[in-house]
Amino acid sequence: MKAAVIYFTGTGNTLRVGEVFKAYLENIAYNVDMIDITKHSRNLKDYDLFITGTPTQNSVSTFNMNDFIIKYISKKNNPKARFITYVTHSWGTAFGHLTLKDFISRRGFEVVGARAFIAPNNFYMFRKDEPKFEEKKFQQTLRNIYDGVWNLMKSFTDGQVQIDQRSMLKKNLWYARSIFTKYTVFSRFAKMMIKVDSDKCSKCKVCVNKCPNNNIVLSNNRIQFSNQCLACGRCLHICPKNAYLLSNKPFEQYEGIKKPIVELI
Ligand SMILES: Cc1cc2nc3c(=O)[nH]c(=O)nc-3n(C[C@H](O)[C@H](O)[C@H](O)COP(=O)(O)O)c2cc1C
Repeated sequence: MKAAVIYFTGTGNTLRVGEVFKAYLENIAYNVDMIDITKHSRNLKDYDLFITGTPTQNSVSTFNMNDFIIKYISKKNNPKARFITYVTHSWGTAFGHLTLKDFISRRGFEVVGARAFIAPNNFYMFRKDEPKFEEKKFQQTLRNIYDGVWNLMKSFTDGQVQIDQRSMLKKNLWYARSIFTKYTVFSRFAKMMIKVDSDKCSKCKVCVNKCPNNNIVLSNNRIQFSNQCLACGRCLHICPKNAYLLSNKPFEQYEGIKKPIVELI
């Protein structure tokens, strides 16, 4: 059997959760491809299962996943394929696994699982009420992710559908709101919210090279942003000099989940 874990990640959480899905599936003899949607540009064919994951932004999944599915995953090329959707998130409201499920169902595929996973927050410097995780909470969070994936996948192998139940009204409201913000705020997120302290910046271009949507350039000896931002936060946390400012303020960087979760718990 052939599966793909298809993910978008800004700071690694969604990839780390995807790796847990991969580990489970390999245990039951699936061949599993890990596909980063920002690096892949070919049609996918003959898959039995797709696991699709994104970070949560504005309570829903990131829209680049919808665009990827439209472009590269058709029912014709994958007649037997079923889907499981997931999101990682931080502070309670997450509907992206469900809005993604709705989107995929509308494309004629069966969705057999959908779940949101609380992960360490990569946006604590914006949400001051949700501070950076301490070590003990971090460990427990990783354990919950692992158990959550195992539980979901056990249902899948038992032939059961496990879809997280959440308020349909709130889901639809957040979805409508996020379509609006996608065009008005998120694509301009870097331009509106981020600056680079030019005294600290060493012009190393790590942010330029690692931006998943080629939204950053070094021009006139200054880091500059275009309007293709995915608001993923990677540039903020990856800068080796911590030269980025969010809302004009410096912050402590998120270090991410440094190893596969199966090695850390
Ligand atoms: C711009 C932005 C918006 C976010 N919005 C939400 C949100 O609405 N709800 C939430 O729980 N977490 C939110 N988060 C936190 C991320 O979803 C969370 O840290 C996620 O696990 C990051 O995944 P990644 O490491 O794969 O990029 C937001 C993060 C960013 C950068």
